[in-house]
Amino acid sequence: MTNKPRTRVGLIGYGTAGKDVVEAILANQAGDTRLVSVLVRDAGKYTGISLEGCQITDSEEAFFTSRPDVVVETAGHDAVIHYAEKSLVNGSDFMVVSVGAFCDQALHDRVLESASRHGRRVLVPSAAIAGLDRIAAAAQGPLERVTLTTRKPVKAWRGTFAEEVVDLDTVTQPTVIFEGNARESSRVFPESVNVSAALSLAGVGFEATEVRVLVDPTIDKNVHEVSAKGLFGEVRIEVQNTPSPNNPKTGYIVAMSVARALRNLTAPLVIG
Ligand SMILES: NC(=O)C1=CN([C@@H]2O[C@H](COP(=O)(O)OP(=O)(O)OC[C@H]3O[C@@H](n4cnc5c(N)ncnc54)[C@H](O)[C@@H]3O)[C@@H](O)[C@H]2O)C=CC1
Ligand SMILES: O=C([O-])CC(=O)C(=O)O
Repeated sequence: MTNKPRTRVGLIGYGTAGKDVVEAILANQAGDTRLVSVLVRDAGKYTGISLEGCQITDSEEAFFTSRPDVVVETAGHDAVIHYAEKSLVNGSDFMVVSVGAFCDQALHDRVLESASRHGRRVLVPSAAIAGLDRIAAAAQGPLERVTLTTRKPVKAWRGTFAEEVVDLDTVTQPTVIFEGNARESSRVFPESVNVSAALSLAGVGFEATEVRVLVDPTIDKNVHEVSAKGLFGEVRIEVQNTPSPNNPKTGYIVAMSVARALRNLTAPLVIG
């Protein structure tokens, strides 16, 4: 043990992934971190909950006054739009899962400029996808092609753009609901295809990353297939994420990945 103070974590969004991140931090599974503040929309809903001295607040001012070293976002694209720059200006790193928000190039540029100016960092955990380390390393050289195919069961698509394309009550076959680039997939599916944005940032960017999205009534996992080809060789990765019972769009692995990324901030050994 060192005498270094624990890394102070502020969390935005106490939903499916957020609650699991809190649990991991409180169970000491996220390295040498201390949860100092959780920003929610309506703190009145959480009056009975005690998080070991950490405040649950709906006041932006109270949240930033808690001086987090790192702000973790598990809330959605709007929260990235509202809080990414504020976090960086306030002296925090910004760990983002709703990374699809960066399909807005102006936002992306402003946030990264802000990070540079304030000597902070934007951190993108792998979350629901895998192989970002490999794609990012491969992008050091020429990359010919990066593709993503995302399939999820019917229940993961309720309340999304998919409902405009396919009848979710009657679909029986795997059905393509989107084909295009990652800029568009991130915009069209803000709550369900953030992985395409993470892949873009690691590899060939939002325009060149090719994306297919399917409603697949034959599966019970959220499946992401990545393939890339370039000077480095080729890689093909398939992940099958167990959907969270609270939000079938989101896999358990998302919070696990955030916890690991937090642990990496203070660990003597960093893998990947
Ligand atoms: N990068 C990736 O691989 C993945 C990214 N995601 C992203 O993570 C987000 C969160 O996922 P879940 O936890 O499953 O969603 P969820 O809907 O279960 O939880 C989101 C929570 O954030 C809260 N929230 C929304 N805006 C807020 C704000 N401005 N301030 C404070 N709280 C706010 C909501 O009230 C809700 O409690 C998704 O919307 C998606 O954008 C999800 C899965 C994978
Ligand atoms: O959890 C997943 O499988 C992926 C997801 O929702 C996203 O990329 O936004």
